Amino acid sequence: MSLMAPAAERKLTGLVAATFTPLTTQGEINLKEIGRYIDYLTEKQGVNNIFVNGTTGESMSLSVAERKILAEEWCQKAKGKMDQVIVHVGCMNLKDSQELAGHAAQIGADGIAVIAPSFFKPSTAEPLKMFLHEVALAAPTLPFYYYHIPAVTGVNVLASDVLEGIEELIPSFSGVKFSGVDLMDLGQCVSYSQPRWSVLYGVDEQLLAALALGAHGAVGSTYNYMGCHVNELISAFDKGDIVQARRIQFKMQELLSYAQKRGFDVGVNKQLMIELSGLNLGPPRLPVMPCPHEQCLCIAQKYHSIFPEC
Ligand SMILES: CC(=O)N[C@H](C=O)[C@@H](O)[C@H](O)[C@H](O)CO
Ligand SMILES: CC(=O)C(=O)O
Repeated sequence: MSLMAPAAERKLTGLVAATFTPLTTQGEINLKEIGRYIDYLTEKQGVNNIFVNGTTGESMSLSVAERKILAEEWCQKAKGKMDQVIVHVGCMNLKDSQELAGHAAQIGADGIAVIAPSFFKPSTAEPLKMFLHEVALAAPTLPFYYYHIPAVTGVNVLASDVLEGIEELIPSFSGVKFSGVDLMDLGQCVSYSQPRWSVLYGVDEQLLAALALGAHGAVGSTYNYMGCHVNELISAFDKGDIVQARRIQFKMQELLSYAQKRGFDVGVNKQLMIELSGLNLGPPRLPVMPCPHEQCLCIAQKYHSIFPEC
């Protein structure tokens, strides 16, 4: 990584896996598994970027101290293996978010992302931008991504409203992780996007639609175990083979709709990853419940019936 240009000059593109947080069976963070996890992503899935301590990583259920230790381990173990490590530093309050942003800068993260606080919800773009700005000030040179996920935060502010004029407020602004289903808003983000920004799509089920609108990459939980197939979707799209791209997207949809009908949350998703990767990731943390083994086995079987080996 030392030979590479600084992250601020390297536009983030392609697939980014939103990592699960490895826990021990007792529910403590398990740093030992992080190195193997990174090797699995690069060697088995062809995924070379990670987004750590996000939704999939259950960051809101981790303490600030735990998030720091995890971020540091991810950055250290990713050195020379991953292209970029984006650390999600958003919290319900400004102080913790700033502390994590400053820490991410110290440990050599390639970028930070910040979700909208969602206990006291900003009701318009203005206070949300002010919050993001204050967090960015704690790590002013680190590429900064806004994390838009309205279905989870309940903050229903258009991402394109957040982006408007933000380059003046946050000079390190580098893009948006757009985990929403409003494709008009997504299109407006892409068309407003500055050349070095990345618009990264986060609803894996409909990535192809986002690529058609010009998304530069994707961040998602399913790229942990479907990365190799989704890389094929992206290269088919890039070659203009829309029929093949669609075929792969439909397979992803078949798997995810099967999973969603049986109840698909972070706990099930984590257990599915364990089943498919053989990694030791442990249980989720309360209030997320562990997934019953049989439930996950039938989703894993469905995966194998839909997708060939990578
Ligand atoms: C709510 C949530 O976790 N969204 C993830 C990213 O933002 C996605 O990667 C989903 O897990 C994925 O699209 C499956 O539904
Ligand atoms: C999926 C995603 O991007 C996250 O876990 O935050």
